[in-house]
Amino acid sequence: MQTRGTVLLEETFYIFNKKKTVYRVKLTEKGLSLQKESNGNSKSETIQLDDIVGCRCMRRKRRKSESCVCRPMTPGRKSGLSVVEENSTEQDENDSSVYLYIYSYLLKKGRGVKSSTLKRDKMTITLRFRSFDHLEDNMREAQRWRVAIKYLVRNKPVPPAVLMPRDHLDQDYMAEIPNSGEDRRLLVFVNPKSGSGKAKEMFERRVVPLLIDAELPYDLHLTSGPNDARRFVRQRHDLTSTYSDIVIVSGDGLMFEVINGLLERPDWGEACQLGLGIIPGGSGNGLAKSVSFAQGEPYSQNPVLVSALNVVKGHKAPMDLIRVETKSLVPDSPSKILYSFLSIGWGLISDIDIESERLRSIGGQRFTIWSLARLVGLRTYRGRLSYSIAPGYRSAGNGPLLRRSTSETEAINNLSNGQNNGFNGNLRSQSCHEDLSAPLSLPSDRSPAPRMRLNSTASSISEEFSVLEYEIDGEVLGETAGPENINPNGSRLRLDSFYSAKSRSSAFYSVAASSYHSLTLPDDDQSPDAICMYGPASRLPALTQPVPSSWTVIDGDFVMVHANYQSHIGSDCYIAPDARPDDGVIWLAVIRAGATRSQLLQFLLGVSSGSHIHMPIVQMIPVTAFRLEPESVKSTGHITVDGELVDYGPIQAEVMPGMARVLTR
Ligand SMILES: Nc1ncnc2c1ncn2[C@@H]1O[C@H](COP(=O)(O)OP(=O)(O)OP(=O)(O)O)[C@@H](O)[C@H]1O
Repeated sequence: MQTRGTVLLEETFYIFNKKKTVYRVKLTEKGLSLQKESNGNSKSETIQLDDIVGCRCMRRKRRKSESCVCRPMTPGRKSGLSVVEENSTEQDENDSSVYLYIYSYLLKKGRGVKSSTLKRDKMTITLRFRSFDHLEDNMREAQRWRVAIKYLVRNKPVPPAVLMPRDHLDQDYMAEIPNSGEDRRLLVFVNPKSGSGKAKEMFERRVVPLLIDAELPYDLHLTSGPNDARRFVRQRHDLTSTYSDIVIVSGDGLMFEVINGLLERPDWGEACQLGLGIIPGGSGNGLAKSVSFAQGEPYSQNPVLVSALNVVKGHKAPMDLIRVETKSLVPDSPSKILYSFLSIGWGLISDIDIESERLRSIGGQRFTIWSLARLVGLRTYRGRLSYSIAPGYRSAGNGPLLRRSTSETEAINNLSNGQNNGFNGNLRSQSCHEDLSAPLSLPSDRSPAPRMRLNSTASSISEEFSVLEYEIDGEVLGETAGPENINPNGSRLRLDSFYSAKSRSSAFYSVAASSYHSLTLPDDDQSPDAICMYGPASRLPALTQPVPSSWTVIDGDFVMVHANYQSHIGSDCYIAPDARPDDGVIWLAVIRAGATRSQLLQFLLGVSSGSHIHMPIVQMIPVTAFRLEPESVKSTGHITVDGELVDYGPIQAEVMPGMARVLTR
């Protein structure tokens, strides 16, 4: 059995013009260990498997006839290595080397004034296999590493045949290497109209190269209009057999469509096992931010890259869905069922969201302008809020201030760290020890600590590697192996090269078996009436029935009730700091009538940092189910589910813990 840290493959590499420097490269179940030994000094770093997205075997590209192979390097010229895929017709037949490109994204500190910020940077490690005279032998060695890395990256044990010592291999070795088991295929929805309308270009330029590095096949569907994606996932019969994951390149609105489309399938249970990936392309990107935030990933530095890495790494983490029942205030209207992953709003925030639509053309500033407008014309709404407090929380008597007992705290800790731990447990466990009857306090740094190891050593070594990148080119152009590299029997000693290439040198290749066009579906043969919402049975009484007697009921006037199950409802709207995607809790943010305009302005300003939860006017109530019953049918207010407008009327919701799967690192 392979234990963690066991060395699976090991090679020694040299840099041609640094004869006293030796690079020992080991592949272990932790990652790629790089050790540099020079003049008795040794320096090492490990590229974690978590940070590796894929690897490919490449050949040197044939040079154009006019280029002189002996030309000296121009000082300062960054002449990168030109490589092509192993089966390309453009490969240089005179070079029997095989280049193994290992693509990783390392967490690094920024430089200068940005030294306190973390970001992910691409690093390509290149191992050049050229010990043997014959291409086939070099290819075999490089493939052995490639296959082993691909198994490890997918968290699968490396088959023993791949690790057999070279001497024990026969000619059929290559045939014995099994496929690295790429069992994923993505269905990608791109909304060309979302956000600023650049989602398609963004996908092509910034996401496709990552899918190529990871050799992840995908089918792309450009949405043609509202409900196109919803219809697609509802109707496509082979959805679950064809695809492992669905990726949304848009805002939260398209994710809402896809989730509800999945729940409109008779095989909804299976469909909910598909991984859901989100790459922020819209104006509301609450889920993308929340997922990365829950893992401590540096989202703000590069939202698209961090989110695309979640898709590529493809860990399916449980995510709560909320079953929502709505009913119009029009007498005898039927109730509707829908599923929500982000929030339900009544009052201030929903009004700003919906009414500012008319200012969409001015971008994100529409929210600021409409916030001011809504404060000037402040509205309150009369109605009833009823809720069932989440296990581990209880009422402290007067009003909805809550305090946990020790045993309840333990129960919540178990929930956070035990069965429901798709996300990093360090994020919220501290909140379980808070006394909610006291003013809620934010820790000094609310951001969760990064789970990943910082590659501080890597930054210094990588500087050196990027220099070597150029020297290697000079070496290959002008030199053959020197006398010290020839065995007495005439064959070449192992003389492989090892360097780092920066992201700019990566080429754009297509992923085999991907399709890049809008997929077609037969015409919609279902009338709206025939569409049925499936999903788990509700545990709540019908909306027309009274709530259970154990629930807390508040009658009164409200500025807003906003129910949140993700930490963020927009990338800069940190509304529920204690929420995690899979904690089984709905956080009600409640503001009662009586709050002044100045307090509400403070609230709106504080939401971006999460400091609003300190304010006495704001109550944060953890529940598993709730019901809202607005009093007046003639209201000017709005009720939204995941930012989408729904009928103004009674609405109730209950959490379905871990019902969906969201893609994370
Ligand atoms: N091709 C299209 N043209 C117009 N609308 C579309 C198209 N494809 C999808 N939509 C609709 O656009 C809506 C908004 O998309 P989404 O929320 O993903 O992006 P957004 O820019 O963040 O929008 P919002 O500001 O509403 O959050 C979706 O609900 C979907 O129904």
